[in-house]
Amino acid sequence: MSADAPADGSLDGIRATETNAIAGMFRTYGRDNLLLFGVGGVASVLSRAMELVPAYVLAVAIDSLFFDERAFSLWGIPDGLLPADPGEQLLLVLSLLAASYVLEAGLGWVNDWCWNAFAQRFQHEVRVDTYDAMQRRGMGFFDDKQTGEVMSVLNNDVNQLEGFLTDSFNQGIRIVVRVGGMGAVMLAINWRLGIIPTLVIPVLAYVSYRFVALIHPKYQDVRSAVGRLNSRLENNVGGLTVVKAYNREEFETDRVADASREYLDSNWDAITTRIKFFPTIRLITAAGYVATFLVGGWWVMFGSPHPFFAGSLTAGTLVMFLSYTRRFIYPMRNFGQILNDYQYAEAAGERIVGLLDSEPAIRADEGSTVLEPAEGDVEYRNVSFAYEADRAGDDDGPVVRDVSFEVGAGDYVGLVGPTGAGKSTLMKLLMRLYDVDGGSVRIDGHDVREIDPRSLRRSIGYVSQDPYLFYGTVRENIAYGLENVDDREVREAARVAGAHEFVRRLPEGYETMVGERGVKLSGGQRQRISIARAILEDPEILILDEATSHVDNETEAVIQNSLEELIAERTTFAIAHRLSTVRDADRILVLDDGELVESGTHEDLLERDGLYATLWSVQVGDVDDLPREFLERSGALPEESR
Ligand SMILES: Nc1ncnc2c1ncn2[C@@H]1O[C@H](COP(=O)(O)OP(=O)(O)OP(=O)(O)O)[C@@H](O)[C@H]1O
Repeated sequence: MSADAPADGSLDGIRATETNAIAGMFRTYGRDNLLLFGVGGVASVLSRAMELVPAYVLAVAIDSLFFDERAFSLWGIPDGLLPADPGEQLLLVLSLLAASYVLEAGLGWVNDWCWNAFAQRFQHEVRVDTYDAMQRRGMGFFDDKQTGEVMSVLNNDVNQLEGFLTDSFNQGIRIVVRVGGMGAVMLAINWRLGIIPTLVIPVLAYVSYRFVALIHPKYQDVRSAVGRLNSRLENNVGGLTVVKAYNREEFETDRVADASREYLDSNWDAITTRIKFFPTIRLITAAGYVATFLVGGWWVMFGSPHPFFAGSLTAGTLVMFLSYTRRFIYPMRNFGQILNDYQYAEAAGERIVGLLDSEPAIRADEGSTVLEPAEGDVEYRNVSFAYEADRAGDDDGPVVRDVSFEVGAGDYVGLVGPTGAGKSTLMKLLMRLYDVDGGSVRIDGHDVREIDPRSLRRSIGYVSQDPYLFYGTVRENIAYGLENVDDREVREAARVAGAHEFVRRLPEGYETMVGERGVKLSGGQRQRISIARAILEDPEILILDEATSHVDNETEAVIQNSLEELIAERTTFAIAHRLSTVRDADRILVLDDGELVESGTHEDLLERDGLYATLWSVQVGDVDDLPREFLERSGALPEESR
């Protein structure tokens, strides 16, 4: 159902390619709420049926009571039960009129209640399911998507559905019921005259068909433009500090103006098509009404206008007929608006279904191994990996090349190497955020692809370079998503992570709210909270990806000291640029350009006098001794001297 994502970061590529996205959603979510839908539908039909009563009793009153053209009789009531006195007959007519209005209002309320409840539940379930489907996608999916674009599907597109479900959809069904009901009544009263207004239907169908073909791609463009505008806004708000620091307000305003102009243009294109459609529909329906009036009026005044219109027509019947014709034809004028809303919702629905139906890249296969608990042996066997962009051939190829090593349970392993060497990527393969292209990554002898992803991730704790704090209290952030964690455990984890002291000094201690991205805390403080989170998770394997890069040397020493106890019990990978962090590691793996070039203890590697020794000398200040090749590769030399 899905095509590949386009390079511009928009979600056009996961837009469902099959038509009728809304109908597809109905099959799933509509079925769950069928009862509400059914009761609402019945109430709608009955309330529309009540609409027929006033015109009918009025026609009876005109013909029988005012002009005495026929005997007083009412459909569905035996003549014997009807009063003989004209005053009582008028009273009955008025009572029926009042009762039909009351019933119509009551049934209308039931209809609104049921269909609004249906629409709200439908939309709620779609939103939650789409979010769930989105977060189960593999990381590769997000590499070429902008956050704002994904948000626009989850938010704008799903909300677009709400407008359609609550208003247009409700109205659409009413129109079908009304037009169908009134059409049937008209044809029952006088099918020969009834044919004239019904001719409007095929003409409308043709015009609508042409409209849909024209407007659909335009609405798809509008939804994509909304997504791009959203991405731009989200990007700019997130990077406001940089915008201000570099004085780029005007530059960014121009970029937002461009994105907004793109939205305006695509919307305007759709609007100009739409506003031609509505008056056309009005003209067609008006023509149908006028034609009925013309033929009917002729028939009453001068007799049958054509042999096809056999028999006679009374003025009362014509009044009733025209009243029904108006009710038959007028709703069709709104049909244009509803069809338009449907098309707009369909364009949004295609993006939702595209996200909903997409297979999660990484999922639990039946019979996959559950690590309970893992020992912590890790093995990389001839592992190669390239990101999607590299695979597409516009980059240097694999970022991990034929890497093999084994780590025993409980080992402390340092991962070092120049920036961009592939250290973080190597660890993402262990967590199976991406799947390897060649070779295998194994935990306790099991290929990670054969391990249930939930149990795999439960066994691994991860502290990233740029820890993310959710909007909530410090306590909630440390005990993130864990149930049954008491305050003492949270405090203990914070103490080991070197966070307890500064948290204690926050205005409300562990109950202090931290901002969207933990903005009220410094980078180092966020890292310490993130370490506390990993400690509380108590995983068998711990990955510290530059976990102490934002803290000062003194704090790092404190954290290292506390971490020793933690590290001793589990397999730990520590990615570090500050080599002192991994100096005491059982083993240091040195990566360069995706390859494992050296491996050993700090002393072994210094003795070998290779890349590690060079990096070490940089850190202890011997920059003058750096081999020229190293400076060249890092791009530190001026171009003319390369
Ligand atoms: N999501 C991604 N999509 C495409 N390329 C990526 C992605 N993440 C990283 N890369 C590229 O892969 C290479 C290795 O990146 P990685 O983050 O693993 O390096 P690193 O050794 O951890 O670097 P650093 O020390 O700077 O954190 C880099 O060239 C980087 O540009």
